[in-house]
Amino acid sequence: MVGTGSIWGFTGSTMTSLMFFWAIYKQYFPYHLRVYIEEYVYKLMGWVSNYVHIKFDEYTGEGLKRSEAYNSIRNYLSSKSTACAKRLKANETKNSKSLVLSLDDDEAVEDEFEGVMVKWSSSVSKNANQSNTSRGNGSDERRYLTLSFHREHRRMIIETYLAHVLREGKEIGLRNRERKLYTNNSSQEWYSRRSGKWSNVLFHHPATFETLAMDPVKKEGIKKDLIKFSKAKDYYKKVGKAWKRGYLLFGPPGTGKSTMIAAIANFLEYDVYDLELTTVQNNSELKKFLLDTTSKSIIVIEDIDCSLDLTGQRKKKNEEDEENEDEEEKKEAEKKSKVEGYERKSKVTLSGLLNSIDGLWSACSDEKIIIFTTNFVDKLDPALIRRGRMDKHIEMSYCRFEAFKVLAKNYLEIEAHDLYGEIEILLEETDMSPADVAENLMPKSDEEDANICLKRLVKSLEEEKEKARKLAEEEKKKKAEREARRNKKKAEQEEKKKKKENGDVAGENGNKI
Ligand SMILES: Nc1ncnc2c1ncn2[C@@H]1O[C@H](COP(=O)(O)OP(=O)(O)OP(=O)(O)O)[C@@H](O)[C@H]1O
Ligand SMILES: [Mg+2]
Repeated sequence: MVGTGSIWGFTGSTMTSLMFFWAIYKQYFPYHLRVYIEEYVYKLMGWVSNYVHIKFDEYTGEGLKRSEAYNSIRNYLSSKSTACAKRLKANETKNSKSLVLSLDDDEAVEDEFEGVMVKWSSSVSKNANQSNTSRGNGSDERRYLTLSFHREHRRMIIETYLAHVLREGKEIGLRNRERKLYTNNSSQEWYSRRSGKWSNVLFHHPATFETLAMDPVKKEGIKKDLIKFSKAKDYYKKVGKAWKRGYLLFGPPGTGKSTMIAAIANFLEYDVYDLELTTVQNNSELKKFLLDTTSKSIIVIEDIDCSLDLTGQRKKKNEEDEENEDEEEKKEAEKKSKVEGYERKSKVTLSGLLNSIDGLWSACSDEKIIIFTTNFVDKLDPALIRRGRMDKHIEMSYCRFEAFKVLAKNYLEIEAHDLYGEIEILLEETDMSPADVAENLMPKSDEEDANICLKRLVKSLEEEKEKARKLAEEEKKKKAEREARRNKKKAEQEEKKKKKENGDVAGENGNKI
């Protein structure tokens, strides 16, 4: 391969001479004259040179809007500049997690793509007409990046390399950004232009898959699914599907559904849009909200069963459960009246929600995960949770031993203890949420060590077990009572029926006589 320094046709001594002449030229030629000279030299070089140059300005149009292409290229060159360039500039970019290092003015860096060498150089020029370019910060400087390459590679560079640079640069920018947690504003707020559709804060939730307590096999499965999804852009395109995936998280309170969402966001480095459905007025407003979300994001609708009346059809009644169901129906009615309270404001319907999730427009922006959470999966309409809409159903369950080990490691930094055997058995026999287990494991003072916390957990589990036993006994008793009442009622009804039949027969006989 040709040496990188030599391909531009400069030797060290030529460079030194050039720099000398450049300094003299700058000192003795007035600025307006230099502008003309440089213009003509530039044209002349274009005629004789074998190299093609493409210029990317920092600001586009009237010089007011920062060029996205410039930003992407700067991101792309950042790692190469850090490794090779002698003079770098640290840029504090808005919404960026860290400083972005880029080429300083009048610095250059080389890049290789498919065996072809190209050169990127960063330049700054003062503008003759200041009023045209002043960007409100009093600066009359124009920065630009120039890509230079041999003309024989023109086609490949323009068609392939540039697309590669812009794509990679955008990716780096997204990875480097500060992630946000968005929440939807009420329509009064955004119609009156007091705010946008979404308000945001920086997303700094510490949950990760490592700290999430659940069955390790299940956890691995979810991680693999997420990785596969995030890398499947071309696959989704090939099969003609919008690049999005739906997750349904269900399970009792405190089993880690919200924590799992945070862990997914941190794992994939996505933003989170927490959509409060009850404040969305109608279906078209819902679409507007969803259209205003960016790619690489998770749209979350928590407690979907409580947000709106999206419950499915009730199952056929089973006679045995009749009385149970009466109570259940009362609860249901209570819940419904609450929901209807919201519904007076919100007219979002099930079909509106379904259209929003997978209607035509849902393909408008890429790489999105939609997550619903619920405590009562059976109560959701099957249409809402069918595969294709909610592709993966994840049950978050009560804490078992594997999950406990993760919590013990997180909270007490231990991996084994004499009480583990006892705890394992108790956890199999008792339904305790990871939130409750975690609360027991958390030291409440400096004096509390792992031993004390584990003993507290054992005690708490034993109490829970006892409570559950008593509850089961009461349930059994109540069931027996119900059964007896039902049998009595049945017997009475049969007695009545018999009496009626007998009465009818006696009546008929009397009539005959
Ligand atoms: N699986 C888990 N792994 C680690 N921590 C957990 C887990 N489940 C619960 N926790 C702890 O309990 C707290 C409550 O959990 P979380 O809010 O995720 O529960 P949830 O399932 O969303 O409950 P709800 O149904 O009431 O919304 C969390 O802050 C976390 O500290
Ligand atoms: Mg929750």
